[in-house]
Amino acid sequence: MTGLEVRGLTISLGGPPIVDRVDLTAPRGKITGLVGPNGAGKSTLIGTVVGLNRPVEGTVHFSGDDLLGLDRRARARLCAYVEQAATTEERLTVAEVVALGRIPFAPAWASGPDPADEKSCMEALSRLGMSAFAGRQFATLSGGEQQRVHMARALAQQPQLLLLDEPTSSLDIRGQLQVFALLRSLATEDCTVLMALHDLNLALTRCDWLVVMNHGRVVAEGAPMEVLTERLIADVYGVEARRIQGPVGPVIVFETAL
Ligand SMILES: Nc1ncnc2c1ncn2[C@@H]1O[C@H](COP(=O)(O)OP(=O)(O)OP(=O)(O)O)[C@@H](O)[C@H]1O
Repeated sequence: MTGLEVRGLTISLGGPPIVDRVDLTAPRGKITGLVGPNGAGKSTLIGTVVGLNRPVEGTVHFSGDDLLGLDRRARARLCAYVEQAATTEERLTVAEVVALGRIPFAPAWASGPDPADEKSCMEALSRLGMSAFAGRQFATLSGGEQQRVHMARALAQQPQLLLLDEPTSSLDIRGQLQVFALLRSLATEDCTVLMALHDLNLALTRCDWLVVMNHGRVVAEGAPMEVLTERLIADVYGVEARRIQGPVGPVIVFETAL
């Protein structure tokens, strides 16, 4: 079983390294959470995996393919990315935004929309509960609705690897649980999921594997219950926390900033 394998990745955006000699694994068909304080390097790392930045050194492989060596189109056929905030689609309808996810699959000679593409887009909107919004201008949607449309565009890509940068940050609690249920069903369909997230309780209870970053380095990696200890939360976040057994599972209760 392989998945995403990052080895010795160092990223600098003009100054000292922002991501420094990072090794991490996101196992295939699992949900991996990438956690760490603000500025730890999570978005920079994800952006590099999807080809937005060139690393100074290191390798990124997905199921044997050298992701950094693929051209954009080939990479987009394997891998979809849901950004933290994207504002480029403001003049498009929701359906047009989702259809952007099919561009990597369009043959150069295509003269019109392919019915199979339209089906993928409609299914993706439906999985996000956004079918009724298809004709709306993207810019008129609420933050949470826009976040769902971005996820629908990524799903329309039918990715084998899905990278998400805080995809639930604008969603209400029901929306958060629905997105995690959707990610779980994608993982069951053999999609490999890597997501940056701040909610440590969701990380503890909904992810299969966690990678913790701090100051550009990976400081822990493993099963959530083994990684997210009270000690690690104190060391990495500077927060005193208690991990308790709640009625339906473990819960982290945050007490005070140290
Ligand atoms: N283009 C850039 N030029 C210089 N520094 C940058 C650039 N982009 C990001 N940084 C810096 O790199 C560090 C890591 O940023 P990054 O956005 O990857 O962190 P993050 O872990 O995703 O944080 P957050 O949880 O706040 O989203 C930060 O200190 C940030 O200020």
